Amino acid sequence: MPHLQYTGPDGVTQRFQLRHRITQIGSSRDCHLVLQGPDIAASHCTIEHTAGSFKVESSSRSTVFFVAGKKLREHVLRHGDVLLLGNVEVTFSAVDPPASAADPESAARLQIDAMRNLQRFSELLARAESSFDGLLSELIDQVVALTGASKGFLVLTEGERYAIRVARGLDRQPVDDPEQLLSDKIIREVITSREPQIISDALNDGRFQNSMSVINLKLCSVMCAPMIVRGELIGLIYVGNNSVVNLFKPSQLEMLRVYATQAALSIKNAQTLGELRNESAGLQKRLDQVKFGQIIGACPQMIEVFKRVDKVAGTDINVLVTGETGTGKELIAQELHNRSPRAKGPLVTVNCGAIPENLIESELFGHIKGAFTGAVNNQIGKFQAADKGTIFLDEIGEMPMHLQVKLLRVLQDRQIQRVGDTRTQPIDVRVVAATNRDLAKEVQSGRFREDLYHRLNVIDIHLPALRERGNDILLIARYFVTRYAREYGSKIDPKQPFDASAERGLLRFAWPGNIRQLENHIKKALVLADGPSLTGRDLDLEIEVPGQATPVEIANPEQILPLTEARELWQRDYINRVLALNSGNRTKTARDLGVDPRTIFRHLEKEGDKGAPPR
Ligand SMILES: Nc1ncnc2c1ncn2[C@@H]1O[C@H](COP(=O)(O)OP(=O)(O)OP(=O)(O)O)[C@@H](O)[C@H]1O
Repeated sequence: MPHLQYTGPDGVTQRFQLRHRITQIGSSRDCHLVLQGPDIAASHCTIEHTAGSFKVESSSRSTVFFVAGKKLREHVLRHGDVLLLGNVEVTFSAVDPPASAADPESAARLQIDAMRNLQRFSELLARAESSFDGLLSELIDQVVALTGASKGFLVLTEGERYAIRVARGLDRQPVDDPEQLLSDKIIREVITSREPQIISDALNDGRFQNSMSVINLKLCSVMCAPMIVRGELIGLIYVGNNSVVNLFKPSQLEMLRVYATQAALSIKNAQTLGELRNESAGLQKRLDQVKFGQIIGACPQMIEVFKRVDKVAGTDINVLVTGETGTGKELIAQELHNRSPRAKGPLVTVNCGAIPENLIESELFGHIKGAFTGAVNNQIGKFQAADKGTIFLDEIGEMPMHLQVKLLRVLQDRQIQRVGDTRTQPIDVRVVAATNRDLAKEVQSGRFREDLYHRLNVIDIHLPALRERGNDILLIARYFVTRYAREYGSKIDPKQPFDASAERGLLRFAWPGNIRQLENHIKKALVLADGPSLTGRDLDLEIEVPGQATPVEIANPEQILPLTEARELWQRDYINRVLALNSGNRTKTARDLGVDPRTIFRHLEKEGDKGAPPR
């Protein structure tokens, strides 16, 4: 163990082992090493042990020490350095004199020191501030110090090849030209046999005496132990001495083996961590490549959509975004806004289908106090709130006829008139509208004004249904797993989030609720699944052909439910099936079922909460 040696006032030589992370030296009884002398301050200096080095530092400006005649306040100790503190000479030694195996007392001391050193190494390992290379250097320094070797090496292997990661000398410093100091023959022997080796007198050992590396290096004693973790050889620790034969003993080889195991575990953990980091950086990079803002997509249709968004984003042209429910129309509106010169202005969303008909006008254009019962204050509308920005009119197909006229006027004149007001006010907004209806058909059937349709539909961006996006389904599903796994405390392996049944289900399911529905399935599965990968069952995708069985049958054909519950289940299923037949079009579904569109909204909201699939 590294220690200080000095002569006490009684003339007896003393050894003080540097066991602490910080050793305090001075004349005070509170110091770890108490030295007496006229010029020694109560707290004179400290020696700090960090991975790979011992640094001595004055405790205050007025206390100094000398090394090789130089007055110093701080200094990194090397083996053999003599510190002059006051008039006391203290010699730093990185190593103990080699223990004699014949001497049971020194052999026992060696074991105890080895254990202490390993404990110190584990403490260093646990401290996050130590660099990994510093830790490995510390480990080799300890091995060198404990064995009496003159050099120590940590070598990492990869199949037949190997590379020196750490090479240290007795003075706890890196050695120059380490490749010239190792015997290739001995290393190969350990790689092949995977057994630790002691070579007591290499030049006279029949196995190695003809090896050029052994001859050139004039090797005497060498000891080498493989680093094996979970059956895999990842490297070896090699120590050598060129001047003493028969230096290493079996007890030291045993100790080297323990160090090699410890080093192997630390390196493997660090490698695994590094790999995980690289992997998640790789995944992130791959994800970034298929991401357009917040939108994941790599299929040809989506690439076309992204190109189109890029082309029109910089203009003030009105855009109509079409596509089934949950296909990402709102995300497209966000991208159009974020990529436009209006990005610093507001993006205001209005869901025309969710506002009661009698309130839509005031919601859009505002009202003045007293305009109608309940109008107790002047109120600006969404158009004014979106001034200098973008207004996103979602579900534009739900806009009542009489308001379509007003909206057309606003788009033409760029002026709004609040409800109850006689004056108009200018507004500067870009309009993006969206619908999951076929507006051209609505025009034909007289439910949507043709002039407004043309005004809104200067550029059309159509989003394909999820089932038409091929492998994008898996990409988006993986993205949701990464996005929600941590939030939901899920243990799903992000490298392999789905098993084969899940992938099959994801690709075959019709997804009438598109990406929103997929998102809900993933969230639910993350909460309920036990992992490590999500299965088709976890995702509720075992029924591959939607609409073939009722939920009552699916749950359990023999199960008898209370009538209200069975009716509710059947109704839910039926609405979902009609929605699927209508490609998610809520208004058409409401019409077909003879209910108010808001009933369908409420139904879909409930489905979203449950994360259950509309089948
Ligand atoms: N390509 C995509 N990548 C990642 N997430 C997406 C993608 N498309 C949609 N989403 C997510 O799916 C959900 C539904 O998207 P969005 O609200 O934009 O759809 P929508 O077409 O506007 O729906 P609706 O017609 O019901 O208003 C949102 O949570 C959105 O973030």
